[in-house]
Amino acid sequence: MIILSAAQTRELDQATIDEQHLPSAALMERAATAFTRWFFGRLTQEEAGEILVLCGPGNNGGDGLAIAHLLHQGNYAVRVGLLPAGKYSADWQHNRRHLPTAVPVVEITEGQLPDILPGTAVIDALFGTGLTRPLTGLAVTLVAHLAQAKARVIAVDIPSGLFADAPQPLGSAVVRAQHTVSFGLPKLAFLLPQNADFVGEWHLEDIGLSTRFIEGAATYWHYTDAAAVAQTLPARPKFSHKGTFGHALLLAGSRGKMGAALLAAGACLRSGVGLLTAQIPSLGYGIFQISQPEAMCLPDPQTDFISELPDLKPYQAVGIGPGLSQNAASLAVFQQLLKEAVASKTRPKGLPLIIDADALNLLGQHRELLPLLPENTVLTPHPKEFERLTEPARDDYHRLELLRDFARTHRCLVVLKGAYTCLATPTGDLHFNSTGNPGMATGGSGDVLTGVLLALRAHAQLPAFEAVRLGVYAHGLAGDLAAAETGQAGLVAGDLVRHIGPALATLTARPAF
Ligand SMILES: NC(=O)C1=CN([C@@H]2O[C@H](COP(=O)(O)OP(=O)(O)OC[C@H]3O[C@@H](n4cnc5c(N)ncnc54)[C@H](OP(=O)(O)O)[C@@H]3O)[C@@H](O)[C@H]2O)[C@@H](O)CC1
Ligand SMILES: Nc1ncnc2c1ncn2[C@@H]1O[C@H](COP(=O)(O)OP(=O)(O)O)[C@@H](O)[C@H]1O
Ligand SMILES: [K+]
Repeated sequence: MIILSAAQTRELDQATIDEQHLPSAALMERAATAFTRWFFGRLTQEEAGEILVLCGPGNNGGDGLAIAHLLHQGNYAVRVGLLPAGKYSADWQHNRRHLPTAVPVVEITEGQLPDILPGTAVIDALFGTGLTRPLTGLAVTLVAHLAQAKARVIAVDIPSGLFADAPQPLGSAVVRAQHTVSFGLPKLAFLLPQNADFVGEWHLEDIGLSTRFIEGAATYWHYTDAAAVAQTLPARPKFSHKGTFGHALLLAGSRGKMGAALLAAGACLRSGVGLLTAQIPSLGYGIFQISQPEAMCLPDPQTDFISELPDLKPYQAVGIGPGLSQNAASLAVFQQLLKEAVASKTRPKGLPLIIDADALNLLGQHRELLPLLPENTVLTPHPKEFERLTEPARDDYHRLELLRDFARTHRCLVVLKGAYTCLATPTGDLHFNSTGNPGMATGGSGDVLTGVLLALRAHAQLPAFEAVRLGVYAHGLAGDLAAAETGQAGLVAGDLVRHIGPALATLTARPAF
């Protein structure tokens, strides 16, 4: 799926109307029907009580009027509050004329704000994607009134006051919704932590928008849904052997952080790698061999940290970082790795690398190493690690700009981890992941991701971008499968390792027949 700007969303609506020869109010009717279908599925008449629909002057308000009409037809008790304006959109006027007179309508003024008892279901149809500037005047008073009323708020398309694709000035009035029911495509604003309190839980409803426009639209924002990664992992051929799926090298662990190495190794093995070798500090030798008997192990001469880089010839991909520590010897190993991973006659694309955790921190302290990264190197920072590689971001939108610039400048794949993990590519595309849950906010989840990505980068048939997008999606899906079993609070990173196999199985290609 793609994500469009607010301007492109307007063009998409118009393209749909033109292409499908729709009377303009028909698309609004579809939107209102889709919203109401969601609402009916969520709340019965009794549960909803008397619903208040707040309508602005544009097409979002037009949606609100059509929704009020449909709720009334569905025998829900409904009243409408209108935000007065100098002009109203044509479809707003159409729906205003057709609203049954049995639905009470009040025009809101500063002196006459609607009564909202705690728990009232309020449908926010004040402003949608057509918002061109922060709210002012009566709209601000109304948003504040709604906030202190402790209502149950459901936003139509987007919470009013929130820009779909850009930050609003600090302190701007924005409706805080518990649910947002949006049409067609996700909005960028939904995916950023700074907007979580406004958007609540969001839901997407299909309203038959022009697929031709969507397919041709120029955007660098993408949303990785199941369709994007379906059948991406090649099926294992009948006569395959362990050499077919690559030999991966993992450099991980230090005193007190051997768990990170074990989790990454377990995840790599469960993600289909042919062979795995791990270089670990020698204090971890026994525990590693016992808990990961399927992996080979190179104990480092040092007990507490890694100080030597093995010969890289046998390996198709190298992962470095989980639990590594940041001492001088480990830095030397990392520097050596980067020097040896560059493109050569035998490896024209360079050695695929996955850089995580302390290896990222070392890179942040030694930015002079950045030009050494082979093309398509995978970096997996969380926001703090990303800041150490770049600079503090002003807000989530600025962080995306920094991310995009970084991936383009260093021609690498950057996985900025979070609730909607964002994969930035050397071409400047941003792919937001759709799987995963807050149960994964637990130590070691990121180490598991490194192991998954290591296995998929060692896979000869998976191009770099496809491997990383698949790995990120599968990692989140493993989290969702695990949480269904353990609950979110009960989830630990080891559960992700147990579920990565089943997650990848759902994403494996089926032979054509
Ligand atoms: N197009 C379609 O067919 C479909 C559209 N759909 C629905 O329409 C929504 C988009 O509708 P929209 O484009 O009319 O914009 P909307 O968000 O209602 O507000 C714009 C109005 O507000 C005004 N205004 C703006 N900023 C303001 C401010 N700060 N303070 C005060 N006023 C402000 C602006 O006036 P102006 O900027 O010209 O002064 C204009 O009058 C979309 O989210 C979806 O819900 C669906 O039904 C599917 C079919
Ligand atoms: N709220 C959340 N929703 C979805 N995924 C999450 C959430 N919180 C964390 N994750 C995922 O869990 C992983 C955490 O990684 P990281 O912060 O590196 O953890 P650690 O260093 O403990 O291994 C990332 O892949 C991230 O996307
Ligand atoms: K709205």
